[in-house]
Amino acid sequence: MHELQNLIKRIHPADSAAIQRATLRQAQLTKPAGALGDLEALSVRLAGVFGTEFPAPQGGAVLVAAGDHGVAQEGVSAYPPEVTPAMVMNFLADTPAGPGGAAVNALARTVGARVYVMDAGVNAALPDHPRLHQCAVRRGTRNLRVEAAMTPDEAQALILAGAALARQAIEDGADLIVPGEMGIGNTTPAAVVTARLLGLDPAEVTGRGTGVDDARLAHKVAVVREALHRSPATGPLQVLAEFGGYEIAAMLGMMLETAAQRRVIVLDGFVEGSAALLGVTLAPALREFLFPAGHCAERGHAAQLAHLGLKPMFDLGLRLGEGSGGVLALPLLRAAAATLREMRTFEEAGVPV
Ligand SMILES: O=C(O)c1ccc[n+]([C@@H]2O[C@H](COP(=O)([O-])O)[C@@H](O)[C@H]2O)c1
Ligand SMILES: Cc1cc2nc[nH]c2cc1C
Repeated sequence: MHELQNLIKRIHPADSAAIQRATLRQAQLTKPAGALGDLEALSVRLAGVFGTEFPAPQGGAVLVAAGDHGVAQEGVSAYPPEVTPAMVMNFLADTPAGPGGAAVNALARTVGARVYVMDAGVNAALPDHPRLHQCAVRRGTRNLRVEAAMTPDEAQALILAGAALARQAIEDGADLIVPGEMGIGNTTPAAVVTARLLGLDPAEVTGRGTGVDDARLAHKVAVVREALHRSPATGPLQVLAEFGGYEIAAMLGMMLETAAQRRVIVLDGFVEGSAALLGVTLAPALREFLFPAGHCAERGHAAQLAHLGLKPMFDLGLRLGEGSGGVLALPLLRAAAATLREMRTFEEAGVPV
């Protein structure tokens, strides 16, 4: 617990003086006031993260944690759990285009982002692979409908594993970190965590995930409701252990370490959002390091962002996970930062106002 408490203690608010200077600078740049829309507020938030009104984010990295879920046996997904380990091998496969044949690999190649892959606890033992980070402590969580998904020790081990992977990505040169995930059934734990932390009814935060039909959706809502009735847990670490998943714990650790190192957390979809809610409950200042990528089609995502008070950058109807939406946001973040760094002020350019 000591290591985790120390990690949380390293998270401090963004640099308010840099935010102030960036706000002033944005107002002096050669454009009609407000004409860069949301890029302006994004650039100012980036200034706060990096502590300078000339933020220069360089490397993007997507850290995909994969885990399986005991609750999948309740029939809450449109796909079988065997997909999870198979997709991990897909993230690692050699293809003519380069490493990885999944959506996140293809998208990451287009923006020059490196993909890191973690086995956070999938159902099958995976072969050693130079690009696979083997961090599993158990092959899949327990069924959260009837018992705690994880022990507190397991949850903590995965949080610290996620933090270690973020540390490695940052050491490798990344300052825009995209936590991502893969795990058949994981929109169920994400819904339970979100319902408990936001005090919302299961029906408000439970969506179709991989695409369940109406009957399965009604059953999924009932499973979420049963889990919430089973345990009164409200503290973030208890909520994580009772209702979460190994990849959610790992993403929480990635977020804590990234915020502690004052880098950007690019927030992808609903499952990532559940980790972010745990993160801001543990360390409220983490919010200032969160940059939601796209509006996600999964029900409950909007409630997460409303609670965080953050606006996503685009709406492409994505509902994939893997950190795929987060990867697409990287060029927008770099563009926002470039306005502060590279645009001239009215005075510098001699443009009369
Ligand atoms: O994060 C999201 O917004 C998201 C929304 C829908 C589906 N997913 C992905 O789909 C899987 C979970 O869906 P399900 O139906 O199995 O709970 C898991 O592998 C996630 O990466 C992810
Ligand atoms: C094929 C497949 C790929 C995924 N990537 C993230 N979640 C997924 C779910 C499925 C079913």
